Amino acid sequence: TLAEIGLIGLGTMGAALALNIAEKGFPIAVFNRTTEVTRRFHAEAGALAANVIPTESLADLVASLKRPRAIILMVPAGQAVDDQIAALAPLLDKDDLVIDAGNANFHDTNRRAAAGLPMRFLGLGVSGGEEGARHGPSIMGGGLKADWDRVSHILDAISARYQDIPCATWMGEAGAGHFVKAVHNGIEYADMQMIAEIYGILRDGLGHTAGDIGALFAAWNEGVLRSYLVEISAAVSEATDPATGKPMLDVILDSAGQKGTGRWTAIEAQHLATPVPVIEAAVMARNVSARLDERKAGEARFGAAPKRLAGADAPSAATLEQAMIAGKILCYAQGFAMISAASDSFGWSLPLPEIARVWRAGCIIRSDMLNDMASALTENPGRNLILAPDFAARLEATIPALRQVVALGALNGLPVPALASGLAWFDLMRTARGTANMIQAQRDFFGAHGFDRLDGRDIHHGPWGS
Ligand SMILES: O=C(O)[C@H](O)[C@@H](O)[C@H](O)[C@H](O)COP(=O)(O)O
Repeated sequence: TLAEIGLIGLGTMGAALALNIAEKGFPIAVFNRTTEVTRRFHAEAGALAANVIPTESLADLVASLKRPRAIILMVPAGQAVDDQIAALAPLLDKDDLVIDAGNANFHDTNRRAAAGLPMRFLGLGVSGGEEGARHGPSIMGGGLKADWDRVSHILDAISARYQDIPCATWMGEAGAGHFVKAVHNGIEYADMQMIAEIYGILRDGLGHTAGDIGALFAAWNEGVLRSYLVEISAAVSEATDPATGKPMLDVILDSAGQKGTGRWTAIEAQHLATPVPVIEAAVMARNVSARLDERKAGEARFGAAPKRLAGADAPSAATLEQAMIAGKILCYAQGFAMISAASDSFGWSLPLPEIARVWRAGCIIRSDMLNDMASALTENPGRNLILAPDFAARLEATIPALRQVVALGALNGLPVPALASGLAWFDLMRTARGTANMIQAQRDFFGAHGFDRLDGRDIHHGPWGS
């Protein structure tokens, strides 16, 4: 039998996705540069091996596929994708379809889509980590709709489901899918950072153990903040290190890695002039976390911050939860505003409510709140999420707690950059008469850049320099 689809790259995500596809009843042909990996994958596929065709060359892979062929690439983002496309080109026909399902920079996907490749091309954002890839990821597609439709029966079948609706959506042409995935990851960074900041207040400010903190996060996971990231933060906080018997969190080095998606999102937001300060703060915090020696030198020079919070200064668990809720709403509002701006800028019509829906299950940021966001975005098209009645009311109720937590952090040297930048953005967004008039005056003073006047008079420069 010929396979319905092919997959190249049996790394963590590729292997998991291939098993998911085989399990959903689609015969799949697989190839990996290291043949031994392909053999082991097939040998360990168990009952699913019947639906897996292991191949040991690209030519074999292509030959084992039904026409027109479809091949998923699960290789590292960047040059490896271009190399794989080039290697496949002589073996494929123009109606064959190559699908890049890695974490590509959407600019690369735009470039490939515009490159006049000798085959058809889709860019898929796939979220959910190994577990998601294996049992149901969230899938964000970019490319020609007709090409998406060719494989959507497979993507729907393998994707996560929310209320029995597949979390797999075509977002738009070219890099639209990878763009939405990058913003997903930016928000993922921000969610993780805000959880880490609350963890810092609980550990350093209030002296709680990892176990205590895990119990609190587990309780939060029963409420408004119910989400995959809160759930796993409880689990990692409650885990014990088999090697030392200590809480796992207490033996892990505090230096965060990153593979680029958060950075790309922060950079793109600058280009789009739609600020995502909570995401930027999360990227910044990862960058600073990696400067271990400098941080040690900083503590040696300036002394450790006082940190311990007591009495009226000690925020309650409820206050911390509300601060997290406010931070989350502000962060997502920034993310959706950025997506909306990109939609206009790149000529996509990115479906914001549908994006919230496709993130409800399978992906790393999946949460109950995304369901409410989908409704708010549907009922308030073109409006910033913070102004949607439901979320405006939630913010009204939770901003005081965020203000308190950010103030406590600032006064006691407990770093809360993501929560603080969210609050600062909110205060800018709720100020009709801001201070940019000073900026305009300064720019005009030193560079004659001009300004507009409140009264609309046709005078655009100040009485300086003349
Ligand atoms: O949505 C997902 O499934 C994850 O985000 C996935 O894409 C991956 O784990 C990223 O590598 C995380 O990004 P960093 O490695 O930059 O933290």
